[in-house]
Amino acid sequence: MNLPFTKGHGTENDFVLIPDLDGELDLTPAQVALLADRQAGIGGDGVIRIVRTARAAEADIAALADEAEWFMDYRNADGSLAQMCGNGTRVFATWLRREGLVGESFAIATRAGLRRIRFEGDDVVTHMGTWRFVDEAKAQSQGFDSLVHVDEAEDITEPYSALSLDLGNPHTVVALPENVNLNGIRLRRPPAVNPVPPEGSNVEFVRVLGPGRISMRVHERGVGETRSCGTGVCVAAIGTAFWSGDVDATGEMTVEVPGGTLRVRLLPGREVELAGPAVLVADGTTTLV
Ligand SMILES: N[C@@H](CCC[C@H](N)C(=O)O)C(=O)O
Repeated sequence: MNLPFTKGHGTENDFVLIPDLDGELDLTPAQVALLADRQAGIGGDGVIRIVRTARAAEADIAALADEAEWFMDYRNADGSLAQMCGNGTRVFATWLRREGLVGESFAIATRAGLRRIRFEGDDVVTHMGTWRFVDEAKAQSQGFDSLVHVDEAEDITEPYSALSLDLGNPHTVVALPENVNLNGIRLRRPPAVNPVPPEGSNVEFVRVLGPGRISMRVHERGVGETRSCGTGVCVAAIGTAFWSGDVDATGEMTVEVPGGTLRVRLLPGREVELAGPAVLVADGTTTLV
């Protein structure tokens, strides 16, 4: 079967977009993994099926059709489902705009619920929803709630203290100790998180560069190390604000990732916005086996 696709990225977090506007495809995990395979397929950190919300197979998603015409059906490169993808929302929105299917501001449906998107100059801005601590009491009393062990960290054998945050999908944020070089951490294997998150976790490693500026590397659930993660940069900014003593801080933080720079706006009520670029790289046709 011939399958049209578009390849795109947001700060080099790259995706294979599959337009399936009327929801006729039922992609298996193996088909997704092959599309995302960088040697045998097109290659990407994830696969995004673009579907009319009303045609989504899941009843809870289809129920959002009155508020959002389009559903971002996001899959990780290993074929697993994920609730949300921040960088993916910008690439998804950019494809919809190119095709004349949306205006300058609209909502989309995701497995984490509705997300509002708007175009602002060269950037796409996504309202990423409301974040929460996985264990608010422990976070507030200890500052941390888990430990992360990286298999091959330079000079470091001790696990790092970390904080579990939920932004629709699960994250574990590590504030790197001063003596650890962010670029020295090797993330070829998934970091071990303790206690083990029931649905797995994306793991972010954060270094403060100065007021309002941090850098981050990430190991994504279902993928491996990626060059950016939109939900990840948001929780990195939230964790940084929390550790600096102001859990309900508002304002903008710039986050540098290997694939570029993103801006996170911390809003009242534990809401957060993400602003950054999105690029559509190529269109083509592949074969679905
Ligand atoms: N790259 C994404 C996150 C994609 C999903 C993640 N791997 C998960 O399993 O939760 C982003 O930009 O947020």
